Amino acid sequence: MPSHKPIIGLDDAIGSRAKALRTMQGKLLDLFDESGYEEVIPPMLERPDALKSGAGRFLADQTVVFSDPAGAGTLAIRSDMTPQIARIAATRLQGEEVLKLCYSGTVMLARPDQRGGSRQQWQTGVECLGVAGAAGDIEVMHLAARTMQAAGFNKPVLQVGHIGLLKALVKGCTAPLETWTALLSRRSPDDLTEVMNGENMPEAARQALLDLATGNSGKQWIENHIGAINDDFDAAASELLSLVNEVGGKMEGSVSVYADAAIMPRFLYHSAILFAGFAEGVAHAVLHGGRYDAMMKAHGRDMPATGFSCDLWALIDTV
Ligand SMILES: N[C@@H](Cc1c[nH]c[nH+]1)C(=O)O
Repeated sequence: MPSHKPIIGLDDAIGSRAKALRTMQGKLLDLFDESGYEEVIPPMLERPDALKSGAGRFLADQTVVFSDPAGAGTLAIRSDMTPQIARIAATRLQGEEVLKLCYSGTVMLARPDQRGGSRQQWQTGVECLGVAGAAGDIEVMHLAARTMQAAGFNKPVLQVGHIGLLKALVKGCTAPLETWTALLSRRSPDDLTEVMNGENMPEAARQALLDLATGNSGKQWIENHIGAINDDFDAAASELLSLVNEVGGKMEGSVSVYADAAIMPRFLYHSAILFAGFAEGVAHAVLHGGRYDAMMKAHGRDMPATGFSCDLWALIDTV
């Protein structure tokens, strides 16, 4: 008798659940299509380098790799589709200056995520490449807001951060960036203090990191810290505040936009603004996005790039 024991973190979708996913997928793909985003369907498998390029260790830790029986060497099951879009933009679509692409497919995580313990996501999102300056960020954030509305969330909120703030606060520290993002994502001041005790860092930066871990890090907080940390902090803070001002002023419907220095990336390829979408009655972020020009550069095509993704399974479970 073969073992029919389920694999932890993986599940079948049957009947109404499968239907709910397809309905949600149709709504979002229609919205992306109307907004001028063309669908791409990349394969489930990639060379590990294509997923790791410019993406930091965290993505590598989340990626299942195996040896290909057909002789193609080591292959990876994708854990995120954004690096696949980066690869496509840098290789197959090199001739096009502006690329507006969307996707919807299964990704596999090596470890269950904290939210529902699932190792499978139906990642759906958009990537806007080649639109310079704040315009690309603004377009993508508008589409993120409309996505939350189309999905049926009540009182959607976009919280916008900037990875440059954290990089400025831990400048000169020995612990790698992923240690700090993990500590801050867990909002754990005690663990953070322990790591900070091993670092020689200015008192203002130490206190600021504790504020981030306790969630006291909105617009007022950012404004109060300009001039108190270093020039890198000030540059990221002013980019963030002016972007939020611009997006917030134009946001349609009932979507609110706030600056929050504590918004952390899921993966480590973002190089400027970051955002997360929240909604009434949902404890976790329902979408993640940000700007990743540096990852494009690592893929060999230096161009501006911003996008966001969400997990359709999480959307249908929470909406
Ligand atoms: N793929 C990222 C979000 C993103 C898309 N584009 C840029 N960032 C994530 O799932 O966290």
